[in-house]
Amino acid sequence: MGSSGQQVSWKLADHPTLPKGKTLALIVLDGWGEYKPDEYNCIHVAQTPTMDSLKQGAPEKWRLIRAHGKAVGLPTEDDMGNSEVGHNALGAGRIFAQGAKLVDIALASGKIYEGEGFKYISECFEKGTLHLIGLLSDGGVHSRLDQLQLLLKGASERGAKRIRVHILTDGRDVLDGSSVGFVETLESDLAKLRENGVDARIASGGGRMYVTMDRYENDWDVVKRGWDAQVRGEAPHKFANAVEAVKKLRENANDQYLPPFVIVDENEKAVGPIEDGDAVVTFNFRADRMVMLAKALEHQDFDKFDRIKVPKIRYAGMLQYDGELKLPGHYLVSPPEIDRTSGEYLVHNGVRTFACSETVKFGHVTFFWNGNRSGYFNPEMEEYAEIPSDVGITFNVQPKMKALEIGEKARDAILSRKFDQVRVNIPNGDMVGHTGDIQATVVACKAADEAVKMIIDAIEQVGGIYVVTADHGNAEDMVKRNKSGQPLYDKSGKLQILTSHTCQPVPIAIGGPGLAAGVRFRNDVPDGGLANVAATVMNLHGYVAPNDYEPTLIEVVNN
Ligand SMILES: O=C(O)[C@H](O)COP(=O)(O)O
Ligand SMILES: [Mn+2]
Ligand SMILES: [Mn+2]
Repeated sequence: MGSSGQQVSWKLADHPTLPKGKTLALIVLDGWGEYKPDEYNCIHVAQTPTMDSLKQGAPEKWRLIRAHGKAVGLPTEDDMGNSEVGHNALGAGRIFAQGAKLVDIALASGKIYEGEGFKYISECFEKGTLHLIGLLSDGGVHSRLDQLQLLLKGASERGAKRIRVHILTDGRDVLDGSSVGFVETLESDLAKLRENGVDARIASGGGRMYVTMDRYENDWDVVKRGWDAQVRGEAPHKFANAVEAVKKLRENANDQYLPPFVIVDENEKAVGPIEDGDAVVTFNFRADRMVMLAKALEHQDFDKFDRIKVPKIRYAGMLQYDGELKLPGHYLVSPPEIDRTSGEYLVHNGVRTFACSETVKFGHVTFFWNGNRSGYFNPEMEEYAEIPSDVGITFNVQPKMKALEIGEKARDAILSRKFDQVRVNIPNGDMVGHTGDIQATVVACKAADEAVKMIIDAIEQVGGIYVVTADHGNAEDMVKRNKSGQPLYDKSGKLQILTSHTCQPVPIAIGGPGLAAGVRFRNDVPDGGLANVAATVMNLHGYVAPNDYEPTLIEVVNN
């Protein structure tokens, strides 16, 4: 059954000319866009002979595709791409309005307040506190400040009398240092609520990469640090107000890594621990970095760390983060209904699939790829391999990450001939790009290129096909620029480093000895984007994509 309840016909039509049975490697370079070659383009600076040689195949075997804005279901063309929407589009072959947009619509129409989730939490407003936990920035990847502002206003107008906000500072989807301004804005909003008789305050905080927002269970200590501050009111740093906290803690850490802090009253008592009878909303719309906290808040038998205090609360996510686990059970906005993904079709059509990355990106090629669904479609047809990521370091310290291990795993999977599709995510350009360390990102890009070579070499050996692409830009541009592309400097003359993703297009390359003669990129889909890749891949497995998939990027011409 599809999510609409209709019977799905899983059988794909045979492609009129392309054969089945070729081993296909599907390589996603995370954070690898195309941009002008200058010293801040780490992909250009790095030695990337493999990716360079693929580019020689343009326009028939190499082209650019769109990976940001409306092409991936984001609200505007100013929205940079990200892994969730990128892998959703790659895997699902269609463009779905994504969380950011769905929340915008629900807030604008007021429907968010009529749904089951809001009703559920609002039962606590009379006697309890409403806690809002999430990423405080306008990055638009995991959350957006303007949505938090609307929610604060809407909840207080609908009876929330006591509100506590638990902030996570960003500096990863936005410039480092911007956290101070976001906290000031939030403080002035909360002051206005207080003028209107609502007891509204920031209660705790910390940097997103050190507090709460871990993903794929890489490091539970991150979530524990947040739990202690948010739920127990315990943290190594105590401040009277959050602006002061962030300014002070920034002396020794950047926005992404601020240590946890709690706001205390005159008696040094935390102003907003979570108590029995309270309501909690995690206001991030994006799933990956909220799932762990959602489990800690919702699972009775949770055993990943000692929660010490487990208050009886009503909890709702901004969205439901995992459709398969139904986590969390209550949510304010229904997530995009990403159904009938290419992975599910291919498994139904006998395509044996291997997917692999290291922990920090493992869910990207599995969970995001499969439409935010955890687990296998059919464990007899699929194998997902996770290589443990390094824990407790920033990846500029180990810029090679596990690229070669991923390459080796993929190579072995290809050479085993047990799989028809071997799919990987190579994280380096993105994870090291987010640190803002240009030299390390150059090393990262080289390592990613070497991993691609290992996989392509294995494909050569088995007579297979490769598709190499990326989910969005990052490493190709490491500085903030003005409209004409010149790097920007701050007031003190310091170059403004861009730790975030970009709006640049990404490459896609096809090749390998198994690629049938005459296959090339069409030139009549100039606006092609990530969502066009699924139909392309189905063709290369010998099938025609379902009618409602975005069109294939390839054609077969008679030589
Ligand atoms: O979560 C993150 O690390 C960043 O906000 C976005 O990066 P990703 O979309 O590449 O995961
Ligand atoms: Mn990504
Ligand atoms: Mn990223």
